[in-house]
Amino acid sequence: MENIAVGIIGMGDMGRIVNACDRPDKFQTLQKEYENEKGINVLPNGHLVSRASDWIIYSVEAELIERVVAEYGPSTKVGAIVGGQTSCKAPELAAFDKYLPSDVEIVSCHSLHGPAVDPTGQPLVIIQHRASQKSVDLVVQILSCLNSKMVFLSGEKHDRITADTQAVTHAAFLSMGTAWAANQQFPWEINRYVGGIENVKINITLRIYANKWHVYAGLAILNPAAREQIRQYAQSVTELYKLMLGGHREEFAHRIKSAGAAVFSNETLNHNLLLGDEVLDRFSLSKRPKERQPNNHLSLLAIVDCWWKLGIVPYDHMICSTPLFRIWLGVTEYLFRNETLLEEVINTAIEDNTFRSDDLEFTFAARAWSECVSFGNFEAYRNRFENIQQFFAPRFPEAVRLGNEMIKEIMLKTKT
Ligand SMILES: NC(=O)C1=CN([C@@H]2O[C@H](COP(=O)(O)OP(=O)(O)OC[C@H]3O[C@@H](n4cnc5c(N)ncnc54)[C@H](OP(=O)(O)O)[C@@H]3O)[C@@H](O)[C@H]2O)C=CC1
Ligand SMILES: O=C(O)C(=O)Cc1ccc(O)cc1
Repeated sequence: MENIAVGIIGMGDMGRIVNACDRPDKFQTLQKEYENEKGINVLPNGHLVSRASDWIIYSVEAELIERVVAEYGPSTKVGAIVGGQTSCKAPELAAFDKYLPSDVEIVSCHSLHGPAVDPTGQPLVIIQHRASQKSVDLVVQILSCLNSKMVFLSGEKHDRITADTQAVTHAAFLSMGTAWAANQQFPWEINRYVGGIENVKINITLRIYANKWHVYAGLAILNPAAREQIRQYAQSVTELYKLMLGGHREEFAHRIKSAGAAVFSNETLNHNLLLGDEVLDRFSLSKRPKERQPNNHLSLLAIVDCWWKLGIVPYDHMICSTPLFRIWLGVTEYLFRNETLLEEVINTAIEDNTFRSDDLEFTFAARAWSECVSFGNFEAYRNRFENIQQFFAPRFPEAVRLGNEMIKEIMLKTKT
């Protein structure tokens, strides 16, 4: 173990340890930045990292993985182990298979949280793709310093689960942000967005838009299973919105309750994941008095409808869940397990016009994100994302601080 050198290609938010490089043009700046950091050896490029390291992790944009592995892969030290940190494994593993010499082993990984989250106890997926058990054990030993919960999966299983947990969750929050921006609203300045569940919507939406567009684009566009989930989410939103507009109370209530019964069956309910308004009221960007106004929570109803239509049991994915997914599931469960609240939501959906124009924009947005992902269009994704990012940017520092606090608190509350 003492003589093992770890290499990182891509010194972004997720990858800053040991022998490391970023793009060649950033070498001098990074070298200066790390000159006093013991144990971090900044090298000019990935060839030099590859030939000097025993385990090399590619931590670059998912969209670039094939190009970067094609360039540096052939320089990998004989007998080394290679892995990646990209969020979708199919393209990463295909690039490794294609470009790495046959004497190199492949053990990949994926930390299921962002760079600002404490890795302790968070899932960390380990993928034994082309490797001996001895090599897997070595990677496990190296990564054990993160104190994460290791989960051993195939690349395929990993992609299937993360489509359900990550991609569709992001689609919902991206759509909320798009709708608010389209209506030129900062939701925390509006009375109808007051209350704990609304705080979750606002804080997580801003947290996502404060991040880099390529993280979300990559994991949605490159994962074929994600496309289907996001398409169903957009369809569920559209169909529920039409039922609301038409005032079809019985059909609407029946559909919501059938979806709820399928997703929140009895076996799933004997655990402690409840996240209600009481827990979340404290995390508000708003200075307004806390007088909750009934919302129809179309975004939450649609996710349960989507899970139901696709036969997804979200609890089956907890082993591979991100903090955002657990929070999303937590508030959804809170709504569906509270009969009074669910009745209020159904009444509001049919009778109350207050949210109609927000919901119209939300429906357009869900469909537009779905199309953008289906077309596999990274540039369109980037433009959409960055436009909305600009709209919310002035509030990012405060929102990210509050979001971090909220996530920390919720992680404590939902520890199993
Ligand atoms: N951020 C997150 O929450 C998480 C991200 N991930 C995944 O981890 C990977 C890294 O993400 P993250 O660190 O956030 O992204 P960043 O954009 O912060 O980091 C990626 C870095 O790789 C650099 N890079 C690009 N091409 C090369 C190259 N040829 N040689 C060396 N370096 C290169 C990029 O430079 P440049 O900017 O100039 O292109 C950038 O600095 C992504 O695939 C992401 O999907 C996984 C879990 C969580
Ligand atoms: O928790 C989330 O869904 C995030 O947004 C952070 C994130 C982004 C990409 C990953 O591959 C893993 C975690």
